[in-house]
Amino acid sequence: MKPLRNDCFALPPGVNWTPVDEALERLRSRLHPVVGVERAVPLSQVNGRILASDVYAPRAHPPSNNSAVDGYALAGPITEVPCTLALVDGRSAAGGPYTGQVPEGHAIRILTGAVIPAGTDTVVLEEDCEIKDGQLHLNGTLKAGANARKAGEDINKDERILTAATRLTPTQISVLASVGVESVDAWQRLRVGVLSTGDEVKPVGSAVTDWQIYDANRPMLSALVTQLGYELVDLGHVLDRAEDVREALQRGAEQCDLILTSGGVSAGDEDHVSKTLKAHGEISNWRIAIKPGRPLALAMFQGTPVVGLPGNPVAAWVCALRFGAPAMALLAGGEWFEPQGYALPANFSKNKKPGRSEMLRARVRNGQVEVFGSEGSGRVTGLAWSEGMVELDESAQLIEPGTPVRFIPYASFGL
Ligand SMILES: Nc1nc2c(c(=O)[nH]1)N[C@H]1C(S)=C(S)[C@@H](COP(=O)(O)OP(=O)(O)OC[C@H]3O[C@@H](n4cnc5c(N)ncnc54)[C@H](O)[C@@H]3O)O[C@H]1N2
Ligand code: MOO
Repeated sequence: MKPLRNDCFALPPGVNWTPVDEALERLRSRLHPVVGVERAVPLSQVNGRILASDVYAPRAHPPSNNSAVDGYALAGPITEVPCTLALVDGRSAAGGPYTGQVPEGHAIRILTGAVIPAGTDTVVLEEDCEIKDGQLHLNGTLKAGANARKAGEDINKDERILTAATRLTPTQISVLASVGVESVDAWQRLRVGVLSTGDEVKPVGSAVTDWQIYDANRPMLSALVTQLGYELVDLGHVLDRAEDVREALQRGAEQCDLILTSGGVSAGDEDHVSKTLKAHGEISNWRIAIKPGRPLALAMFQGTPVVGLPGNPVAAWVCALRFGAPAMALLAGGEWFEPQGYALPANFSKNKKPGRSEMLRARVRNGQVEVFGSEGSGRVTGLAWSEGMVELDESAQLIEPGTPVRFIPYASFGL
C-alpha cells in the first residue's frame, strides 16, 4: 500500500471553475487504495466488504445433473406419443440419490433437486403424465434434457466467479456459498472520520440559543459512511478556532484513512478549516461548476486525505455523494463508479444558467421526475423528501414538462 502524494489534489495553475466531469476525472486519476488486505474473512462477515482478489469456484454449480421439477426421469427425447414406460422400483430424491442404472425403456420417480440417475437425462412433470398399473403414460412429446439442470450449467469448477474490487452484497454472498467458498480476502474497511465545524453549530442534545443551530451534517454524513460500508470515526464538532480545528484534524489523521469535514471551506473570515489545512497541510480549494456545492476543499493533512465539504447540508450531501462516494470507493479498494442515471421526462419547468451543473433534489412519480419546491441549500426537508437527484449538465438551459432529464436514484451511489 503506497501513501497518496501530498500534491494529489493540486489543480493546474490558472484553473478557475472546474467542470464536474473534470473534477471527477481528477479524483479518479489521483486516488488509489489506501487500506491493507485482510486475509480469509469468513463469509458471515463479508457483507459490504470489498474483495481484494478474484475468487475462483472450488467446485461446479450445480455439482451434478439434477431435476428442476417433481416428476419422472427417463431417457429423452420422447417423439412418439402416446408412450408407455415401465417404472423402476425406487426413486431419486434431493439428498437421497438413486444409485442404480435405469434400464432402457424405463422411467423412475424423481423429485426437485435430486440427481438425475444413470440411464436418464430428461424429466417429465408429474402433472403431464399418468401412472397406471405401475407404468408411466405420456401423451405429450419431450425434448431430450427437458426439466433437467446440467452439472456446471451455472458455474464450472475453477471458473472465476467474482473479481477483485467487487463490493460484496447478499446476492454475491449466495454465489460464494453455493460453491463452498468459506472465506475471502477483503480490503480492510476504510476508516472515515466525520468532523463538524462552526461557532453556531451545536451537537444534538446540547442547550441552544436562537443564534445557534443543531449539527445536521455530522449525523447525516456518519449515517452515509456507515451505510456505504465503511468504518465510522466520529471526530465530533469543533468551534471555529484554529487550534481546535488543527487538534481535531490531528486526531483524524491518526485514526482514519480519510476525513470528511463540513463547514468552514469558503473564503470567509471564520473559515478555519481552509486556513488550518493551508497552514498545516496541502490544500486545493476547488471551485466546482456545480450548484449546490461550489466550494469543495481537497487536502492532505499529515498523509491523510481530507474532503472539506461545504457547510450547507444540501451542498454537503450533494458533494459527499457526487465526489465523496466514488472517491471513498477507490480509496477503499473498490471501483470508481459513475452513478447510473435514467433519462426520464421532467414534470417541472426551469430556466437554468448555462456553464455550471445543477443537482436538484428529486423523485419519480408516475414515470415523471418531480423536483423539490425550493433550491435553497439549507432546506433539509428537501433532502428527506427526495429519493435521488436530477443532474442537469453544464449546457442545459430550458427545462419544460416532458424534457428528458437525468434522474440518479440514491441507490446509484451505493445507498
Ligand atoms: N462570499 C461568498 N460567500 C459564500 C460563498 C461564496 O462563493 N462567496 N459560497 C456560499 C456557498 S454556495 C456555501 S455552500 C457556503 C459554504 O461555506 P462554508 O463551507 O464555509 O460553510 P459555513 O459558512 O461554515 O456554513 C454554511 C452554512 O451551513 C450551515 N452549517 C454549517 N455546518 C453545519 C452543520 N454541521 N449542520 C447544519 N448546518 C450547518 C451554517 O450555519 C451556514 O448557514 O458559503 C456560502 N458563502
Ligand atoms: O454549495 Mo452552496 O450550498 O452551492 O449553495
